[in-house]
Amino acid sequence: MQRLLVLVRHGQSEWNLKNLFTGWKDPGLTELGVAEARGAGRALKAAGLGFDTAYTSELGRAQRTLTLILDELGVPNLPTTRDIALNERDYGDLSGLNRDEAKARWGAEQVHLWRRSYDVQPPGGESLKDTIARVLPYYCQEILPRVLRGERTIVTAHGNSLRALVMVLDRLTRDTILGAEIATGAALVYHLNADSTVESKVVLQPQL
Ligand SMILES: O=C(O)[C@H](O)COP(=O)(O)O
Repeated sequence: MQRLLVLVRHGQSEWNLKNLFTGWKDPGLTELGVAEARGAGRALKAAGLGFDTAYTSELGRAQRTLTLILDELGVPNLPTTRDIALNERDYGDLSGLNRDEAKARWGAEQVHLWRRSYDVQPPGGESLKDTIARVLPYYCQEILPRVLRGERTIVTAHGNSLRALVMVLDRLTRDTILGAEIATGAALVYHLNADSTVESKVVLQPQL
C-alpha cells in the first residue's frame, strides 16, 4: 500500500521578499510566489503524484499555494482541511521587523538562535519546540492516520511549521535541526512505512 505524505512550503510571500519576520501575519504571495506554487504543482504532476486529501494552515499564503497546486494537478475540489495548528511559528514581537535591522540591533548570533535553534523563544513568540508541541499532536491525530490508511496526503504550510514535522520525520536532533532549511515552493515527498517511519524522502524543486 502507498503511504504518501507531501509537505510543501508556500511560495514566496510579500514579506519574504521584503525580508520581514512574518509568523502569524498574513501577507499574500508575490508574482514569484504564485509561479513557485504553480511550479510545485507541475513538479508533483511530472513525478506522477496524485492526492486524496489536503491540509493547510489558517494563513492565506499557504491556502493560496494549495489552491494553485491543486489547479495544476487538475483536482481543484480536493477535500481540504484548514487548521490553525499548521500555522507558521509565531514570531511574537519580531513579526513585521526586517531581519537585517534585527541583526544590527541584537547581533547576528542572537537572531540566528531565534530563527533556527530548537528551544530559544523569540520575544513574545514561539520556539521551534513550542511549534512542535502544537503541530505534532495534530499530525499524529489527524494527518498520520489517514496517510497510514493509504490516503495520499498533501500539506501546504510554512518554513517553521514544516521544520517541526521534518525534525520528527527525519529524526533530527536539537543540533542537526539548526541546518534544516526549506525553500519556498519546495515539495518534500515522503513515503512512510506501516510503523510511520520514513521509507523514502525526495525533495522536488518547483518547475518554474
Ligand atoms: O515567518 C517568517 O518570517 C518566515 O516564514 C520564516 O522565517 P525564518 O526563515 O526567519 O524562520
